[in-house]
Amino acid sequence: MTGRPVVGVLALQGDVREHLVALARAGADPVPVRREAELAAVHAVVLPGGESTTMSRLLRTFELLEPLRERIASGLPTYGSCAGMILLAREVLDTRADAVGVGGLDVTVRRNAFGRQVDSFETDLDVVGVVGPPVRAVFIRAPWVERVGDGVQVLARVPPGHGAADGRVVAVRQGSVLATSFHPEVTGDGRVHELFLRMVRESADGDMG
Ligand SMILES: NC(=O)CC[C@H](N)C(=O)O
Repeated sequence: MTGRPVVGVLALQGDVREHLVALARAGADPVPVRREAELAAVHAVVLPGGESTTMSRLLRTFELLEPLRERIASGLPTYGSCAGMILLAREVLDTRADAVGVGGLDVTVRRNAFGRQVDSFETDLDVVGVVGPPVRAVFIRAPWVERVGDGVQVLARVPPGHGAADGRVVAVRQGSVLATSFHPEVTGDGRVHELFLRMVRESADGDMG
């Protein structure tokens, strides 16, 4: 792919603006997506952090659930952070029965896994595919991954020193789908978005070859 990929940010709820800014800085042409026609025009999509059960409801209201599910299943490069990871997961623990996701990632995640007392915490993570110093990871009522299927690559785990969270999987990749429990869009460190854009380019070049 030459030029800047057009990357949609699902804009029904959540920290849409932060992802639009991070994507533009990382070298994409970001666009908010609220309609099927907008989704049809993107090379890739980001599902932002926010509230996964609310986003699930809005996806149905805006008639985006099926179109998104179909495009992801047919290989649309997709990045989900936090609530976005929950929407991509095949199985979600501790959620509402009617909170349907879009699939794409063969993992089981637990919502609000870090404990109700600890709403948010930060730590430094080594993330596979991100070079340089560790990534400052901000977790806000975040999920973690409890099961990874075949074909899912673990990109990061919580380092020791965080009690029950030690060793928990918090970043994964399956094919062109990337997901993180944390929010790189809020720290100003563009390296996770850059990793995603490399995946977008690889996927586009693969399609042409
Ligand atoms: N920061 C976030 O995206 C939080 C996710 C939220 N707890 C949910 O269940 O969807």
